[in-house]
Amino acid sequence: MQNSTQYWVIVPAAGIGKRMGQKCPKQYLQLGQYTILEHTLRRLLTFPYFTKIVVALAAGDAYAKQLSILDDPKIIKVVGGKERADSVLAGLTALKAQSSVNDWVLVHDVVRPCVRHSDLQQLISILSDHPVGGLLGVRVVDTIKRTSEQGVIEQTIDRHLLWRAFTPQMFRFQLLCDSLQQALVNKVKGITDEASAIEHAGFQPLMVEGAEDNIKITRPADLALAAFYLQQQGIACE
Ligand SMILES: Nc1ccn([C@@H]2O[C@H](COP(=O)(O)OP(=O)(O)OP(=O)(O)O)[C@@H](O)[C@H]2O)c(=O)n1
Ligand SMILES: C[C@](O)(CO)[C@H](O)COP(=O)(O)O
Repeated sequence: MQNSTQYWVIVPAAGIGKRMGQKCPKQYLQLGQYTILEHTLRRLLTFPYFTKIVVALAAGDAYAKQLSILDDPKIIKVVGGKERADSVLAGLTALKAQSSVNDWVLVHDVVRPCVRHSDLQQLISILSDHPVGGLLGVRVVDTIKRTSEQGVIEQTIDRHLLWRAFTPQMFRFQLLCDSLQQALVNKVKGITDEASAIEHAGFQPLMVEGAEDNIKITRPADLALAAFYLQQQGIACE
């Protein structure tokens, strides 16, 4: 790792968790002793290379103030936006004065509490000299079909070059700011992750193979799966 290059983290945590369908946003659901947000931040805070961790919270979030982890001196809280890209941009704006254009920014979903330090290390090592950046992902292992709207199979797609995109997604600071801003100004559809904005701006991020258990808690069934993976990693979740 180059001494002068800093590593910043942005944790978008301003989502409402519509697909989870619970009363509170899913990042505040409990998994054992901690909420999902706390599990994720504990992982990131104990990784030694990060200068600051920016957490983007929804405007008027009443749950956050009950969690003392958000008062950690390494954490900066900002107000997120309407879409994930707005929340990430709010995080980037908060870091602008302290960062350099070629610093690295790792964006990590608050609802991926099982991320391993070995994956963070791998991502950082593989991308260290890369001009653009990249992301963690896993290979698609199922047989993939494309159907019509009516469910009629039209094609079986060759899966050998297909991946599921995970986080962290790690990019050069200024490139990520410019790409996200460009995508928002141009009202580009389908910017569900940082890599899509970078790709849309004409750059080619690198896919870095990560662990399968770095799941995103999206739907109710994912809660039990995340608890299982955390237990497998030695974190009590009863
Ligand atoms: N305006 C938004 C929307 C999403 N996010 C964050 O981006 C990640 C995206 O994961 P996702 O599963 O899409 O979260 P939600 O948007 O909360 O879920 P849903 O789409 O089911 O409402 C989450 O960490 C979420 O909190 C955010 O910071 N700001
Ligand atoms: C970045 C991301 O986690 C990629 O898997 C993203 O949050 C995905 O959002 P989605 O709408 O649930 O695909």
